[in-house]
Amino acid sequence: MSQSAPLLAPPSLASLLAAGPVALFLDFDGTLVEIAARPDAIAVPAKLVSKLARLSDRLGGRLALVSGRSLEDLETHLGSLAVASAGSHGADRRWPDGSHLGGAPLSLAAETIAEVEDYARAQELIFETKSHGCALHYRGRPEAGESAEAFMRTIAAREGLAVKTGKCVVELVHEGADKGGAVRAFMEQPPFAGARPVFIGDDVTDEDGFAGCTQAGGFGVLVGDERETAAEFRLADVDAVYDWLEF
Ligand SMILES: O=P(O)(O)OC[C@H]1O[C@H](O[C@H]2O[C@H](CO)[C@@H](O)[C@H](O)[C@H]2O)[C@H](O)[C@@H](O)[C@@H]1O
Repeated sequence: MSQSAPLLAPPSLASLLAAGPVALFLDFDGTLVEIAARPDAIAVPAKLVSKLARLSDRLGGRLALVSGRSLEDLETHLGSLAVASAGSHGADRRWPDGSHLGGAPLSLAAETIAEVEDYARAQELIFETKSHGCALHYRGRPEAGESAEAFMRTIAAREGLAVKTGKCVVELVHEGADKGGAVRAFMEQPPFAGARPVFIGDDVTDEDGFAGCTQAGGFGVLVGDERETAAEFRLADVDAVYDWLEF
């Protein structure tokens, strides 16, 4: 069996910028902040917000945060940061001034949300709502992950929804939203259009972002351990991401 070569660190940001404009797409959890026991327990490093704002200026506004969290949730951690961003796995896209790129995401039916919330309560899982879906977190009860995923898949099949999985999380979402879609949407518009896109992320849902950047002439950067990936490069952890970003 052939073994693929280990992924190397990406060329430095300075060298990429010397070759032409770069559009940078950054995942949030596991990339800009360390994974924590609960979604609301993350520690946002001091000065992250001002560093992101400066990075956006350095890139001529070609910086977008692309998160599985809702934009409202991101704002509780970052404040009203004036950079482009996409929440709910790319379904909710906004420009730095808060204006929408594309339509507002469609939320799930109230009955569906209530059904998942009841399940979370009964199974002692953490429930999270998003503008275009809802999630069950089982980091505190890993043994409940398999049945939680089966529960969500049953609802998805019945309601014509999709399931996304991630690090100790399973989510119900409308079909069609992924981080690759967010990359494509921003890359069609100035100031992103014509730049070389780079996506940095750690989770399975970031694979769509990696593929979107590769298709548009750029590349993905996997954060964390080696795995099967569409990324061309790798950085070991959040600290390595900060070093690469020159934070
Ligand atoms: O796309 P991202 O910005 O990386 O968001 C992915 C999910 O991140 C959050 O959950 C994850 O991080 C939590 C805090 O570290 C952790 O407790 C949880 O186990 C992880 O799955 C967020 O809560 C989700 O909505 C995002 O989809």
